[in-house]
Amino acid sequence: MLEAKKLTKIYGDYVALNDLDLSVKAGEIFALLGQNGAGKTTTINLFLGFLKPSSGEAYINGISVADYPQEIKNHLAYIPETVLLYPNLTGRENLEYFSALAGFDYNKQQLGELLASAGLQHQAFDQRLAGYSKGMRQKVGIAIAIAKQAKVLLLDEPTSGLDPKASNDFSEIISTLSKNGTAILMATHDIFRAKEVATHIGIMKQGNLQAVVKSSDISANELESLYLRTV
Ligand SMILES: Nc1ncnc2c1ncn2[C@@H]1O[C@H](COP(=O)(O)OP(=O)(O)OP(=O)(O)O)[C@@H](O)[C@H]1O
Repeated sequence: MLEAKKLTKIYGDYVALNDLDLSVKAGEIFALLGQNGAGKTTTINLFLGFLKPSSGEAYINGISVADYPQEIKNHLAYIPETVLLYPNLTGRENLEYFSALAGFDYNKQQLGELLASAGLQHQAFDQRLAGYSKGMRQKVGIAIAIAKQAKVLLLDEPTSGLDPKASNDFSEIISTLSKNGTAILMATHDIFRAKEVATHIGIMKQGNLQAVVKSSDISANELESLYLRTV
């Protein structure tokens, strides 16, 4: 579970995130929408411990990120917009390496099963990452998250630059992870995907979480109007 209590980040006199209260429980997918500079990435970076809050607290599974920056890394997986992996290693080797860093020792067959569960096609498993598309790299990122058995998943712009099929694959995998009890927070500009995949949607403006809706309570058109009225 992810929780923010009055989480605030100020740069000089600029408030990038203002008093954020947010809770994402196991099995929920919370999508953060908002224009450029609204504070979405700041929120994610505060949960990751990449940034120190000016005030307030971020918690991962009840553990304070600021107090236990190393421990929380065992509980979460993070997939940035551009997944950073080793181009000279294969998909399977990258997964083996990053799983080992997290303390998991999988054999060749298990690594293949993890890659398959993330939706990567079999023929790519033993090809070098250098030849992968963005969507394929993202699937290795998702396989790493599954391999780490992370109960919290943070995603920044996960569908940007993906073709519609890759985006749809992404939605399906994320939904499965969520149904298996992962708490997921994603920053996105993709209103359509947010509506499709998220259980809850928050709209941010200038560092403030202005509106939160349950995805099941709103149509895609209503969400778009609410977004345009809010930002
Ligand atoms: N190191 C910094 N110093 C000063 N201001 C910063 C710094 N980092 C971020 N900001 C500002 O904080 C605000 C929030 O940025 P953030 O990256 O969280 O927005 P975002 O909603 O993720 O936007 P985008 O959709 O463009 O990714 C922006 O106005 C940004 O310029």
